[in-house]
Amino acid sequence: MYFTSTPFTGTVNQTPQATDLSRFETAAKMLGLNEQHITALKTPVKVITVHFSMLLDSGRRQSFEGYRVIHSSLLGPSRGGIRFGTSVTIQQIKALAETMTWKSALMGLPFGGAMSGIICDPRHLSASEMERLTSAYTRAIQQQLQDEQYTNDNTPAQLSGELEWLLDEFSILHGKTIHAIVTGKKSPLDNLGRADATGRGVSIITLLTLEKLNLRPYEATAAIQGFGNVGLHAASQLYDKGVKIVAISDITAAYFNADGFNIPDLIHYVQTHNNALAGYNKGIEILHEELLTLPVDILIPAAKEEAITESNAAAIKASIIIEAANNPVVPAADIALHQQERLVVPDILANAGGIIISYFEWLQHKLQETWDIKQVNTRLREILENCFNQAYNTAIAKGIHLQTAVYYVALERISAAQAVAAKTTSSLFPFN
Ligand SMILES: NC(=O)c1ccc[n+]([C@@H]2O[C@H](COP(=O)([O-])OP(=O)(O)OC[C@H]3O[C@@H](n4cnc5c(N)ncnc54)[C@H](O)[C@@H]3O)[C@@H](O)[C@H]2O)c1
Repeated sequence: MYFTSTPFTGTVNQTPQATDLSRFETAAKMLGLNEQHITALKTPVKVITVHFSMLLDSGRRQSFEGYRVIHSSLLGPSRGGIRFGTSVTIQQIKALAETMTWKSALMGLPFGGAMSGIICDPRHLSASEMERLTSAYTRAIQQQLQDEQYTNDNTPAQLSGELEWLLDEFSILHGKTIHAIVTGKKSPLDNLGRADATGRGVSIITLLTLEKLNLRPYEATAAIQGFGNVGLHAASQLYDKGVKIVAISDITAAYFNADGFNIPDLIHYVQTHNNALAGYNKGIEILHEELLTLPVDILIPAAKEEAITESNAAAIKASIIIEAANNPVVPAADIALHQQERLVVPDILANAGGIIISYFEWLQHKLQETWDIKQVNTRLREILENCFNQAYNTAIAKGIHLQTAVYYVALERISAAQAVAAKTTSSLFPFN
């Protein structure tokens, strides 16, 4: 319906890393990049593993393992957040670092991609233990931090202090405060617009998609999986524009209301009920899986990776799927979705609002300027609209899916930067 089909040439594999690489490889091959070049683009420039210890509140010393993966610095200083968790793996951090590279390149930001991870269980660490953990991690990798920037993307909201601790430790080690090393700080002035940025971006991209398909917001219905930071703000923005949100879920429950939910009322409910939807009585309770297959115009998976797989893709009826979460549609689902002419708007486009705001924070420090919220949101919209149009027009012009087109646009930027770099350091880029 929207784009002609392109043969899928990537490797089908359901790890987050492969999710990006398979679509990436399709675009890279279209751009005529050879295997050697593709391998070089996939390979992180630096992978740091550190082992360090810190004192627990109990007085016992515990050892931890942490990572910093710098995937690319071609477009500028590498940047990316810190993931804390028991399930953190080096493969996952490499995949996230790489996603940051393509996301920044797609958005035209002067940054490369990076990501950190620390294997720990944040639910069982006190605030002061988290502080000591972050400081110990920072000391362990400080030699490699010089040219890098951290953001809080992908960091759970309750841990938002860890970037201040990282900044403190980094500043102590270097004898001066270096604000621009960290974005996503807690201060509202530093961080203006960050709280709802990703959800706002999802809403902007959704409305642009509706416009392309000649659907008016007040004629459209939506189902949203996930009512956390991204889902809640996306729901709120779309509701304000007239989109009828007929289904919503979180980990505790899923609800349907054919007349559309009153989103401010729903937000008030979760805010007064332990941030949980369970028990909301202005809708019919449905199964979680049912939400994904409702006959709506827009489906917004905003909860977790791999929500849409080979097993449920054929049952999806929404004509537009907005990837608000990271990797919610696995590559194995692509064929079924494309056969049914579903338009999938990829994550690196749909959920980039947060990194754009982090870039604004970095830029304001560099320029010594202070923007108000109106300027922040206007510039956010401009960047997203520009990127959306570029990716959409590329998809039309090349006859490819939007999921491939975003990598095509990102790779064109990376290749242009490589060509410039190659002029001065030709021996480093022996690909052509
Ligand atoms: N927050 C950001 O700025 C940002 C930026 C880019 C990408 N993302 C990605 O977006 C996704 C959501 O992020 P968030 O910040 O909103 O997280 P969050 O923890 O604030 O919210 C997650 C929501 O999903 C719900 N959920 C979890 N599992 C579910 C399930 N099986 N079924 C239904 N609901 C479920 C939770 O109850 C919660 O409402 C994640 O994949 C995250 O990596 C977030």
